[in-house]
Amino acid sequence: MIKVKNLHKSFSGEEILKGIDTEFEKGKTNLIIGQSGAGKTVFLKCLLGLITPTEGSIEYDGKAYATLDKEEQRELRKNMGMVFQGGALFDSMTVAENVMFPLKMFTKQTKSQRLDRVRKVLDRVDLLNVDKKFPSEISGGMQKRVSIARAIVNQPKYLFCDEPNSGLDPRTAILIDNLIQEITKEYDITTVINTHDMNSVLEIGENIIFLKDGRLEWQGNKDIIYKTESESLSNFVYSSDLFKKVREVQLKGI
Ligand SMILES: Nc1ncnc2c1ncn2[C@@H]1O[C@H](COP(=O)(O)OP(=O)(O)OP(=O)(O)O)[C@@H](O)[C@H]1O
Repeated sequence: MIKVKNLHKSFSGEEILKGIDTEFEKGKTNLIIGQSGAGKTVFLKCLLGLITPTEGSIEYDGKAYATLDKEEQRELRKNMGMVFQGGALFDSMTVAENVMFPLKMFTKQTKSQRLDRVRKVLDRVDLLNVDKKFPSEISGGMQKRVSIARAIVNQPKYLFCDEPNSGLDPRTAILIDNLIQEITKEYDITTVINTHDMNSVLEIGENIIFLKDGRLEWQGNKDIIYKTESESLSNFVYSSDLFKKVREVQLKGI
């Protein structure tokens, strides 16, 4: 569980995050949505400890980041997995070497222990057969699965994903969303996903927070997002044709 209390962030006097209070539960896929420039990436970076908030606190299972010493912060980072927008795989490393990277960085495991763990996670994302290939030799969807395998190889408590299905066709995007949700449940991870994708909202939006101009404008889930009374959220959501169609069907009671 991650608790965010009164989070503010300013850059050169300009306030980007303006007092966010929210909670992200364990075992749930938590989505951050909002228009371009709303502050989603800045928020995600605060959650990752990459940006220091100007005010407020972030607690990870009861421990506020700002109260941790360097060693404890390092320990917390070990418990964070990250799926980057473009995948951010190392081109010169094979799939298996990419996935092994965090184990080399953060653990003292022997080579055979590392190989064993890498095989387990590659098997989990159904990629054992491409372990010796390089990223350029596999599809975009497979690259995303490698990125997910790398993010979970160290058994993190927290998983952060920045636009995990950008650049993928809709069907592959849904497979990636479902994979992230399954892994979140299987390993009881607190997962936070930054997304623009309305398909993702419908598919895995168990907890959704909508940011507007650095403020939390609305919080809910995929089942109640249609009924929002927030005009900005309606405008955001119903700019998607998919949502318009789903609402029509709902209104007709089909
Ligand atoms: N390091 C920084 N220094 C100064 N301003 C920044 C910095 N990082 C972000 N900003 C500003 O914060 C605002 C919010 O940016 P952010 O990247 O969080 O938006 P976003 O909601 O993720 O948008 P998008 O969906 O387009 O990625 C923008 O106006 C951006 O210019």
